[in-house]
Amino acid sequence: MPAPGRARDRSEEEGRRAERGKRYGASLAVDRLSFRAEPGRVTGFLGPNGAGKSTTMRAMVGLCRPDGGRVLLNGRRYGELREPLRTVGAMLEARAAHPGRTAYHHLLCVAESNRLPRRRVGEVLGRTGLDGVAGRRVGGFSLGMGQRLGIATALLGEPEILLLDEPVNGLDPGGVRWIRMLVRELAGEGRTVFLSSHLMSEMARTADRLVVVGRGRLLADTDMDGFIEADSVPKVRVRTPERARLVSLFSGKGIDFHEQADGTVLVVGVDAASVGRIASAHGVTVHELAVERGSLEEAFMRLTALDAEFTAEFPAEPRAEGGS
Ligand SMILES: Nc1ncnc2c1ncn2[C@@H]1O[C@H](COP(=O)(O)OP(=O)(O)OP(=O)(O)O)[C@@H](O)[C@H]1O
Repeated sequence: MPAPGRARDRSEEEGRRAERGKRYGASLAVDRLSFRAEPGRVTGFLGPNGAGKSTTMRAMVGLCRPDGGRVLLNGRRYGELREPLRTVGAMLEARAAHPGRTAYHHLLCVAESNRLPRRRVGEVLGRTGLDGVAGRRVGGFSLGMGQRLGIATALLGEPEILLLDEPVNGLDPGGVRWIRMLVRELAGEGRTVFLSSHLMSEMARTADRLVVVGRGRLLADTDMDGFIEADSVPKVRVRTPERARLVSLFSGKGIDFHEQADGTVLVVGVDAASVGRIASAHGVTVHELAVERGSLEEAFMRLTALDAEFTAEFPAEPRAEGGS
């Protein structure tokens, strides 16, 4: 048996990591990541910048080769799929079409090179609202039209699995809403939808489940509500015509509260029943008592605070130049 030593420990550790991951030089972009996305569900893929989301999604469709581990799509590796577009449709880069081609010709080329029926071109143009611009060159498309075309391409083979990397990036509110509704519809048809986004409020409205990564590692694989509520501190908003009396009661009891600009009081760390009891026991009139739900953004920030690749810093104050 070889003698134990730090060098050996390190190489063993690296060997174990490479079992499931992707390394770029010295940095591990994906580190022993393991999860499953289910049919009929929208699974959101979250992580700070540089967490390894795009690398993971590229590995799913064979665009990058993991150093170890594998991705199975309906039980098969991407390379084993005879007609991959019929199993998985991906939009990993919105502008993947030749700018000189029309939307129609782009879709037709993809359909023909993948032995998909021509009729699918018309169908996906219709489903993504691109009928009216099918004859226009892709190079002149707006961001939103480009995203729609990316999704249309992903839908060509009527795949059971859809991978969308930042599909709402840069879209106007109408475009964001359209993607949300489409994605929900696709999951409703029984497809597996896996999508990444940095827009937390949108993700909260769209996804059923979440896979959260930080520095390439799995941080959470859970349902949306469980993720938001885990470790969240209860908050209750109170509206009262006797604010001064109520806050002095809270102060006396050591309860944390914040007086809000809209005249309400936000009580932190105490549930609504307790706040109601305190008010009623002292005869304080309450006009509104509302539980403030935690947000996905707060839960995400709590979980990933230490995992962000880049942390925002204030720029240094410019120093006054002294004359000599
Ligand atoms: N082709 C590459 N060559 C070298 N390093 C890379 C390459 N692609 C990604 N990386 C590095 O791998 C890590 C993960 O990058 P990746 O793009 O997968 O993250 P991400 O979660 O998609 O980030 P973002 O939210 O900013 O898009 C980063 O540190 C990145 O710099």
